[in-house]
Amino acid sequence: MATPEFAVEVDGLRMRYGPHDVLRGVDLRVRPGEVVALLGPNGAGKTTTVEILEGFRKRSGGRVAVLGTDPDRGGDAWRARLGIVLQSWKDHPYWRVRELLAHIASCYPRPRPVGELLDSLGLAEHAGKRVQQLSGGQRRRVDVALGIIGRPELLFLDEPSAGLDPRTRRDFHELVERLTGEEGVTALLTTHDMAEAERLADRIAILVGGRIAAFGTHEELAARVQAPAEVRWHDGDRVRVERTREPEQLVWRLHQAAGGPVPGLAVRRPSLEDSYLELVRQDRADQDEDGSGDGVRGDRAAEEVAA
Ligand SMILES: Nc1ncnc2c1ncn2[C@@H]1O[C@H](COP(=O)(O)OP(=O)(O)OP(=O)(O)O)[C@@H](O)[C@H]1O
Repeated sequence: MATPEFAVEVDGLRMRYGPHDVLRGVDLRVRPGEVVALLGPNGAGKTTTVEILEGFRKRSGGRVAVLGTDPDRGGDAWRARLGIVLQSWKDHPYWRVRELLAHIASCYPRPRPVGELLDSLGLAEHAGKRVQQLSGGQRRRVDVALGIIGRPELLFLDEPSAGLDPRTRRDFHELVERLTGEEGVTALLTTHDMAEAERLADRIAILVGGRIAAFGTHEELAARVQAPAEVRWHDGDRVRVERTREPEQLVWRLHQAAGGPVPGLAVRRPSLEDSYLELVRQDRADQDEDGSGDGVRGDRAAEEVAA
């Protein structure tokens, strides 16, 4: 079987719940080995999109191929190539962790060894506990273990680190980096955590108004919205702050005026959060201009930021 050019290929995806249009023509392409973060406000349709890609939800329209297969027609062999970390694992509360992992492992042709998984996710000391006895963060690690146990080629992570403490979150990020870096796993993650998206994702897609409003690297998104940088310096006893789209020019002028090093100089480039908030704001402004106020965004096409 030929390897498809894209691990995920979505064209004009539409989803309607009753009278409510949630997805209005989503276009998205994820290359093999790439990590893409899908960001968007609450209710934007991120989980809906991911569930359609996983084959759990039937779409209203559009074309979708995941590992070269339409999820509506994906069989067991196709499903075994996917890893899914859902928002929360609520099944099997009475199972003990090791038994649950061993049971799920038996469903896959080439599972990871359970002991190795328990160790790498810091679950070894909890292996004999029932799932219902675990804390929220420990249960989240079980969710992750279940998602990667079958050595997936493509991993879906829906708000993977929600509820994890900082240490566990860092361990989890390192695990995802190992999977995607060393094992070449492709990943699509939804998150509200900008630092997580910035750290893990090669490219970031912003879903708003039922479409992908922007898709690119963090730097490309920043360039697209032209969010200003913040320059701070000390002027005698005072701290001066200026926001500018041309920080190099300002710094050059400050150096010339000071005739040497500028005391307390700091330049803060726009963060992913700045870019994200600006893109969401622009989209809302477009909607207001359309006068629709219901998320319809005229005929502006989803736009991929040029590299
Ligand atoms: N089964 C359903 N029936 C009707 N409406 C639904 C259903 N599932 C989701 N929706 C609606 O579709 C919209 C998108 O929901 P979805 O959960 O996909 O958003 P999300 O971007 O994942 O949100 P969040 O960031 O809050 O998790 C919401 O308005 C939600 O109420």
